[in-house]
Amino acid sequence: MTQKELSQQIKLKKSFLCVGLDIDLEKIPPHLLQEEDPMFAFAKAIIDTTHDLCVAYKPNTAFFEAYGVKGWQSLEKTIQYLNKNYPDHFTIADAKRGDIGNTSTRYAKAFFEDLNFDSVTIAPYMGKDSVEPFLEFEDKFAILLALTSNAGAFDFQTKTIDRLPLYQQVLKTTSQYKNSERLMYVVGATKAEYLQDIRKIVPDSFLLVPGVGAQGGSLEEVYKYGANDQVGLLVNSSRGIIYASQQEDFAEAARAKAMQMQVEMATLLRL
Ligand SMILES: O=C(O)c1cc(=O)[nH]c(=O)n1[C@@H]1O[C@H](COP(=O)(O)O)[C@@H](O)[C@H]1O
Repeated sequence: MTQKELSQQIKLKKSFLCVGLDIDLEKIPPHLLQEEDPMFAFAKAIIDTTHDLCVAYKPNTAFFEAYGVKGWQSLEKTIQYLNKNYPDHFTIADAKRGDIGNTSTRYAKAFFEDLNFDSVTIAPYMGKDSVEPFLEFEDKFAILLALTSNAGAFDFQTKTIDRLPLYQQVLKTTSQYKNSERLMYVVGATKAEYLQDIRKIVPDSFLLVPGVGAQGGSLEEVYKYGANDQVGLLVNSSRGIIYASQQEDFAEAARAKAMQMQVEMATLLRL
């Protein structure tokens, strides 16, 4: 998928919502545990009831990897289901990878070629040769952690280096990488006030913004400080949507939560 196609979907659906698939077997409705593949059954039900309200899905691979081969198979079934039935949705493998060059190439192949995700989240800590292998794939994107939503973000990311906070150095330096037009950035919704400065450095890049819902970030503030003229935002909510109910009505309850966010987004997009 291209960035232009993603922007078109945002305009068409009046939504920049990304539904996070952080599927915890201890939180899904108990009746699904009798299914042959409970994780996939849950993912499928959530996808089928929310697809018209969102433009992206973000399976967090940790929740699948925790179950070994079986979990990886559930992840594979989920991405295959999305690519077959909802090819206009942008897919994000939230795997937070990044390593020396030849290893990064293998990670990129795993997510872009084998699983056929549109994008993968990566950490910038190991620098240029760990990031650039992800940028060699046409119409695929690496989503780089810039300023994360968690409290630990203040340990390193906001510390000043060469007169700039580290997260700003990350944005500036990585924008010079080869094929940097295939980079997007993660900025936590809990740090919306930083978005103004971030937009000065990366005015055109898509930003993946997790942290609304369960982590308490404000959608309105994210839009106010983070939107560009193409919107340029994907706002993720995982637990706030997918665990709206743990009863048999879980999929309808997730739809209601997703719709609440989509309606708020449509209002913001009209301003
Ligand atoms: O890369 C991410 O997606 C991410 C970055 C970040 O700074 N904060 C953050 O919460 N995330 C992910 O976004 C999701 C947030 O989930 P909820 O808090 O349940 O909406 C989880 O999958 C996190 O791993």
